[in-house]
Amino acid sequence: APTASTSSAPAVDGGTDEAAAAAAALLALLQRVQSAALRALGPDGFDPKLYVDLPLLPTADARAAAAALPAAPSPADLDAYLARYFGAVGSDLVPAGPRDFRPDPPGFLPRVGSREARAWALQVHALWKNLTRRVAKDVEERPDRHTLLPLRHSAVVPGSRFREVYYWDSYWVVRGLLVSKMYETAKDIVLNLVELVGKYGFVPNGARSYYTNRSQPPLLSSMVLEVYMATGDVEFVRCVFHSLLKEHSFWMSEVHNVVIMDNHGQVHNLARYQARWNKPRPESATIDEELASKVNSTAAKEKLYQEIASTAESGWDFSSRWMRNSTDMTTLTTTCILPVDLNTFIFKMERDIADFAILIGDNATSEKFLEASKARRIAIDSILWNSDMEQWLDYWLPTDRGCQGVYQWKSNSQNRNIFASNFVPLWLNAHHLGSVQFADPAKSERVMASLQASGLLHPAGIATSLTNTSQQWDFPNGWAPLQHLIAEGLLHSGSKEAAKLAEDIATRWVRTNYATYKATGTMHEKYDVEACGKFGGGGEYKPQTGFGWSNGVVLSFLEEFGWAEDKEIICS
Ligand SMILES: OC[C@H]1O[C@H](O[C@H]2O[C@H](CO)[C@@H](O)[C@H](O)[C@H]2O)[C@H](O)[C@@H](O)[C@@H]1O
Repeated sequence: APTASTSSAPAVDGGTDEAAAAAAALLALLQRVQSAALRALGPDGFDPKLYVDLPLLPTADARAAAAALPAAPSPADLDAYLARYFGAVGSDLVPAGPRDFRPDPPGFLPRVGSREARAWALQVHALWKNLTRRVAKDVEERPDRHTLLPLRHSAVVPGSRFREVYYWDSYWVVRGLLVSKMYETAKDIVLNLVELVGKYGFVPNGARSYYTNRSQPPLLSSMVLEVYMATGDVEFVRCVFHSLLKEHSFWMSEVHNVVIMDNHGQVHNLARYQARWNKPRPESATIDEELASKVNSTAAKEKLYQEIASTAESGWDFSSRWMRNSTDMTTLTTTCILPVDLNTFIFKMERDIADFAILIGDNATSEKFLEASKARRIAIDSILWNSDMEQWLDYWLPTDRGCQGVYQWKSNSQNRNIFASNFVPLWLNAHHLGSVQFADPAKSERVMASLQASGLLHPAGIATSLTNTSQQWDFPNGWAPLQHLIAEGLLHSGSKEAAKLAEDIATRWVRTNYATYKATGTMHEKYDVEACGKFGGGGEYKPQTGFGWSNGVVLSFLEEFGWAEDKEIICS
């Protein structure tokens, strides 16, 4: 079975051994600082991530900093210690006005007639200036001083505590940038991720050394496709193509691939999330250690740590979706779940690669990936589709054999709980260069009816689940990416009724983003879908603002659906 890393170094082969050892030494020091800070400041409002993001000052020496760390500092001691050895958090990712930003770009949102909607859209568009960064030179020159990973191109960060690039967030950032006509910045984002694939063999969760033990929902090929569709730049596709193949191999490796036989004896391959890590997440180590204190043996702790990191790989950290008991985080079982959305994204990757291969004249590769996508489509239909519920359901593998060998499909192993992810395959109806539709209009309408009856639709958008666990990827939170994936799927299903529902979802989402923006002056990471104008909560950190993917989805919705002159944008 694939084993999780037991060393304290990032669990990957990026860079030299020396660089990896230096990164690990810095991380070990920063985690000690994090624990000392918790002792000094107490748990109220404490954000452990801040301490692992601190850059070591050019004048400071890591060994001296380690030796000088007080065991039980007062808040004032802590401040003095940090000022002596560390730079300001975020100072190694320098704000850098994007070179292709225009305050009111020609051709911006031609279908938005409402003056109020347009004025706000221009403000959201202007937020790219706040979120665009350049990685400081010192990060490349002295990786022993930074947990930040070097990136050569412009970067767009989500915002607030998320002061580095994130993998799946970048897809919606790219979508927004393309609406903003910022094609060069959109390409830069993709090129950064492609370079990370070159270095690590996959796109890490985020561009920090402590995120290199796992990936995130794989949407790189989708970003490439969007950039290609907006620019027609075949050279760009040619230049990144090899990285897409490399990323595909990562998701097909034994770490992620699971073999399962259906009731007709047909064998399928589907993917799961699994991080190569069995220790606390450095960015949340104090939280993970506290949770793990509830389990006894070292082996049980290591298993729990791996499940936590694997859940972070899913992007849905955390949610009842991954727990055997929705009130107990120690029951996370992510590595033994075949998720609907992950397999949707890999199917999409396979289709995209097949289409790109044709574009660059590599017919053999195209054929191979077309076959792979056909096989995954059959697997999704055989293992994940539930015709009684008219939804795709996550499949839970038995947990007693380390997810090895060939599994036998059982109908009661599909998770019948309702999650927004159960509807994500609809998204496959949209955005192919080729013409194949994933669900025909009749099936899309049945799935739509199932969505309407699911209890997920609320005044301010689609809820993540039906269960309020106080985890952030559960009720009553709604997340921009989920609204977008489902609305786009409905819009492109070939059914007029589904397209109407898509517009309705987009309208609710735009209105709640607008009302909350008016009330707070900022865009939020997540929203509470129970009422228009409320931002979301729950989870292990304070609600964040900025915010990359929310901005991208609002701009994308306004482009796709327009906003008529007389359409009210204030919540009714
Ligand atoms: O610090 C805790 C966790 O934070 C991240 O997850 C959340 O924010 C990301 C950035 O917007 C987003 O991609 C993810 O879906 C959110 O749940 C981070 O990705 C986690 O790895 C990290 O442990």
